[in-house]
Amino acid sequence: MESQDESITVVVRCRGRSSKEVQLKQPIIVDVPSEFDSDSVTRTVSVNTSHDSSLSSQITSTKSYTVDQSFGPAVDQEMVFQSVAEPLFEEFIRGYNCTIFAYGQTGTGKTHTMCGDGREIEGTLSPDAGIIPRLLFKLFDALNQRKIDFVVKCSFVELYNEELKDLLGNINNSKSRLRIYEQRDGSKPLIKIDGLEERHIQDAHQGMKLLQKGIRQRKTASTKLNEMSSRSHTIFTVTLWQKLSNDVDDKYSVAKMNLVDLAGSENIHRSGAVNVRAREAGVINQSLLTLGRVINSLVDKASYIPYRESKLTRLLQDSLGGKTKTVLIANISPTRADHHETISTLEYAAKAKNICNAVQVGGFVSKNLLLKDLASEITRLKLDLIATRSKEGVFLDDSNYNQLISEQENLKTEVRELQISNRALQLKLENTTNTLKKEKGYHSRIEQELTAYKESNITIQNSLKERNDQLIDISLLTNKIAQTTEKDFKQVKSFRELVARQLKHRTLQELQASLKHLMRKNNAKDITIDEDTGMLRVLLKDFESMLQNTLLGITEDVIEPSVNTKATVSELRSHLHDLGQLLRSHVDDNLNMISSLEQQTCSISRYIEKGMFRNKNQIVENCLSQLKTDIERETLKFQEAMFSKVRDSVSAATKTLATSETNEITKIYQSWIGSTSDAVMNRKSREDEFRKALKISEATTEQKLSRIDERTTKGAESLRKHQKNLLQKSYLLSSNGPVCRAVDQIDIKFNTVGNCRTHLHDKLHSVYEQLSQYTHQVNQVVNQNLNDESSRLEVERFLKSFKEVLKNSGLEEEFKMHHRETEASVGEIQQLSVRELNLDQDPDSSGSANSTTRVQVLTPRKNSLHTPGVGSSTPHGLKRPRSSEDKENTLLTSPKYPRVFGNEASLLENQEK
Ligand SMILES: Nc1ncnc2c1ncn2[C@@H]1O[C@H](COP(=O)(O)OP(=O)(O)OP(=O)(O)O)[C@@H](O)[C@H]1O
Repeated sequence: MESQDESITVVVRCRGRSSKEVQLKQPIIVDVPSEFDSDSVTRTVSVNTSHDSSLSSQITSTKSYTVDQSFGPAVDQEMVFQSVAEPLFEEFIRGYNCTIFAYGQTGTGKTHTMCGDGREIEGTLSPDAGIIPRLLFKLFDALNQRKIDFVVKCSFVELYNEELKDLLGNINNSKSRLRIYEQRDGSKPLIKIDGLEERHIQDAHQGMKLLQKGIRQRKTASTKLNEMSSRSHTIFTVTLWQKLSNDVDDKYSVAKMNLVDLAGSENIHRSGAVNVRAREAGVINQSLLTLGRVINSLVDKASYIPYRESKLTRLLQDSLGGKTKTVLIANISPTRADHHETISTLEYAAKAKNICNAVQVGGFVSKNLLLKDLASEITRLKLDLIATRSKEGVFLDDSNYNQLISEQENLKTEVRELQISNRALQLKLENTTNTLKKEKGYHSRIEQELTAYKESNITIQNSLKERNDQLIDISLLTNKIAQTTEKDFKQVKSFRELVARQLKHRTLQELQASLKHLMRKNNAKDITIDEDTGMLRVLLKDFESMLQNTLLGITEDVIEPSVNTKATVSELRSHLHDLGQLLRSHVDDNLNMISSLEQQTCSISRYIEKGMFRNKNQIVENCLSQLKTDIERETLKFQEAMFSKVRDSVSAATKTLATSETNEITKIYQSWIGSTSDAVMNRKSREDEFRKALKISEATTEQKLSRIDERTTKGAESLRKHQKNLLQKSYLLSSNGPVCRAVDQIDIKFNTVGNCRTHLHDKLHSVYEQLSQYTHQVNQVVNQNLNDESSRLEVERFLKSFKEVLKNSGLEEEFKMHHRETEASVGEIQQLSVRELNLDQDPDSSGSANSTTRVQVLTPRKNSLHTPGVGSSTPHGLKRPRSSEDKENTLLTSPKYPRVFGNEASLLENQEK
């Protein structure tokens, strides 16, 4: 078979910015001329890596790559298919082995380009369908048109973590492990996969089903760079057997179309891959590196091409540097964030363009061989049938059963997922209902607020109307005042004229009188008329000027206030006019606001009715707040205007008041100054008085002081006298003094009195003894003859005789005499003490009593002189004899006892009292 060298076709497809990239405002740095933009054969894709916008740096930092075809974001799936796949498809139909493989960074659109949307919409392709679905449809269309015998088979293999898996077989079946082997076909080996199931399809729909099945079983995962990132390389192969036309031997050409979707090269850090994903990414990157090396070796035409270093390169061996017609689609991202990966992809693509394949048509098989192949498939299917029949109730072979089970599992998972999402939706619904309820409440509150606002607006309107009416009243009143003032003015004018007329009249009268007077004078004094006329003129002039002055004064007095009143009235009018306008505009504004409020309320109600209130709350709030601020602002304006008016009038009034007040204050101040000067004068006179009083008091104090001095000297003298007296008394009291001698004499007298008393006592004792004898005798007699009259008489007789005895004894006289003696001696003692001690004659009776020491000699007490028989009596009225105790008492009170001085003496005196 003839072969021809043919370079790999390199196509660049640049996707548009993803929504995430748009959100992040990632700048576009790739410039891709689209296939449909110009007619040039080759395309130059340029990447600008500069951050600088200057022209020089733009030029230096721009990298350009030449490729065969390029497609920008605007190019859709169909265009890509038409430009890239259709030409190759033609070759495929012609019997060439073909390969289309998508290469590039993760998330750049490889799967989108190769598979796209693999679903059928009512038996037709989706607009987003990629190359594989479109090719399936195209193939059957073409084959059906050509009306030749053909057989189409499909296989779908996955290379995941360097493991091959049949995506159309039972993926869980470990027996169905695939193995790569080489089939020698001439010089170049043919790479085959042992165990890979090829499914016979009769139309595109069957092919689509197989594709969908394979996609479902493919390993995908979500990464930071792609929501559904393919974690494996896949090869969807369509094998076409066609009966060669005009061939008598019933030969069939065999061609393969390999549609390769490579896993994306990935920056693990950026894709956020960890654990399993990171391992996957590692293996992916490894196989892609090997692919790069194979490309490099092929470009460099190296003797050794490292196909065997990875399963990917082994599988693509025939496509890269083999007999296959190959198209490489390099998918790139347009943004700056991916510029490293983009450049790397473009560099590989540019290199791959230099790879040259020795393309040649695929092999041929005889009809028999094909029949054999088909027969073996039929046998397999029959076996399935037999297996199905041999098992009760199961009508499927293992793989179909497993497929069903896995589908069922899938469905179960989907059901579970749907249940979860249903639950989430229910929760959302609940939340939404709650929010709706809240919003309803909020809405009713807002409605209430609105009605409140309406009401307040009505009140404001009413008050404004009231004020307007008041203002109208005021303006009417002002007009009236003005009219009255004008009337007054007219009256004043007429009065002035009247006065003027009267004055003229009076002047004429006076003139006539003066003329008469002058005539009389003239007659009398013979004065010339001319002179008189001149005098008269002068007089007249004087009078006229006087009259004018008076009139002027009157007019000024009358006109000035009326002019002022007029001015005030006109000012008041203009004020009122302004106020009226202000009020009117305020009322208009308020009316406008109210109408807008009503409109807004209507629109809010409409929103609520439509159930669109949900997102309008904010608007309503804003409207309300706007309204609030409007009303507040207008009210403020109005208030300010009113305030300024009031302030002006108040300031004017204040000015007048201030002048009058200032005058009053000045008067008060002057009167105050007068009163203050009076007060000052008063104070001075008071000060003088005070000074006088002070002088007087000083004089009195001096007098008092001199008197005190006098008294002090006098006191000192009396003290000296008293001292002298005391000295004298101490002399008297001393052992050699007269007092002591007197005391000795008194002592002697006391002794005499004592002796008398002892004598008397003895006598009394003897009498008492005699009496007791008698008494004893009488008692005896009484006891013996108690009832005897004679005894009683005898007792009486005894008593009589005893009385006589007593009388005869002279005891009574003796006692009396003795008493007199005692009395006399006491008197003597007293006299002696008075005479000798001068007790009652104080030398300085005017002196202080405290300063005089009273000296007193203890006088014997009359009662303390115990007379025997006087202090006590016997039960029968008889005197008892003196006891030893009485004797002691007598001794105690005897004058022998010490002389007592000073305070002690006065103490004793007090006791005596
Ligand atoms: N040209 C394009 N037009 C519209 N959408 C696109 C295009 N290219 C890619 N996309 C979208 O970008 C996302 C990623 O694309 P895709 O999965 O095909 O990338 P990938 O290169 O296969 O990534 P990975 O290597 O991770 O599998 C998808 O949602 C896809 O629909």
